[in-house]
Amino acid sequence: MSDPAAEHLIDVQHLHVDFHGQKILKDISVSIEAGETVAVIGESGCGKTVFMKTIVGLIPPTRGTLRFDGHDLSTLSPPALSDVRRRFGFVFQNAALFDSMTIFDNVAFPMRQSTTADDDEIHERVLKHLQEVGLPPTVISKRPSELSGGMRKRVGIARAIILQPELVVYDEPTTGLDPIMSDVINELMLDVRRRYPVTSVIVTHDMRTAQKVSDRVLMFYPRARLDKDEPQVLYDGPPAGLDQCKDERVRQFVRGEAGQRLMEITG
Ligand SMILES: Nc1ncnc2c1ncn2[C@@H]1O[C@H](COP(=O)(O)OP(=O)(O)OP(=O)(O)O)[C@@H](O)[C@H]1O
Repeated sequence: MSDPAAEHLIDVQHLHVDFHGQKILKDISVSIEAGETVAVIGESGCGKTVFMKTIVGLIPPTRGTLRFDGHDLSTLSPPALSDVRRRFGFVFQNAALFDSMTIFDNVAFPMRQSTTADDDEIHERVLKHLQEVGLPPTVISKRPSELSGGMRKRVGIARAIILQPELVVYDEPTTGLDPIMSDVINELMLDVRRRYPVTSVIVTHDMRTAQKVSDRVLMFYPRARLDKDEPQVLYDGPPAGLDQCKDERVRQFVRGEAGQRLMEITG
C-alpha cells in the first residue's frame, strides 16, 4: 500500500556502491516521483544496471540510503523486502524467460508465486496481458526458443506487469532488436504507462527510447573517469534538453561521437 507520508516514491540519498573495493556508484542522490518515466543512459560500464538493481533491493548499497515509498530497503527483513518487491515488475535484459517453461507458465509465474489466484483467474490474466503486448493466445503453449527476440521481449513485459506493479524497471528493453521492433517495444512501454499508473525506470543505450518514452533522463558517467569532486550524474532533466546540455560529454554521448574517448583509446 502506498504510504501517504512518503515524499517521493523512490528516494536515493548519497548512494555509494563498491564491489571488492572498486567504486562503481559515487554519492548519487536522486528522487523519482510516482508516475515518472525515467531513462538511465551512459556509456557501458558506468553503473546503470547496478543503479537499477540497487533501487529494487537486489544489490545492497555500500553507503547511503534508499527508500521506496518511505521504506528503507537496506533495513527491511527478507520477508518485508519480498513484500515490497512484489510491487515491482522487472523486464530483464534478453527478457530472461525460463527456457524450460511454456509462455503461459512464464507469464503466470509471478501470479503463482505471489497470489492465491485460481487457475481460471490466472488463465484470464495471462491471456489479457499477452493480448495487451500484441501476442495471440496461440503462443501460450510455445517455449521461449520458438519465439523471435521481439516476441520474447513482449512476453517479458507481459510477465512484468501481471501483478500490476507500481514500479517497472526495464533493463535495455530494445537491445538486439531491429529499429521497427524497437519502436514496437517503445510503444508498448508507453502503452503500459497509459493503461496503468506505473512509475518506470528504463536502463537503455537506445537514444530513441530515451527521447520517445521517458519524461526525464539521468545520464551517468563512469566513476573512474570523473574528477574528484564531479557528480556522477552528468545530466538530470527532460530528454528535449540533452542536445543543449552545457556539458560536452553529454552532447557527444547523445550524438554518438567518441570525441575525447577516441583519443584516450588510440592514445
Ligand atoms: N555483482 C557484481 N560484482 C562485481 N562487479 C560488478 C557486479 N555487477 C556489476 N559489476 C561491475 O560494475 C560495473 C558497472 O556495471 P553495470 O552493469 O552497471 O554497467 P552498465 O552501465 O549497465 O553497462 P552496460 O551498458 O554495458 O550494461 C562494471 O565494471 C561491472 O563489471
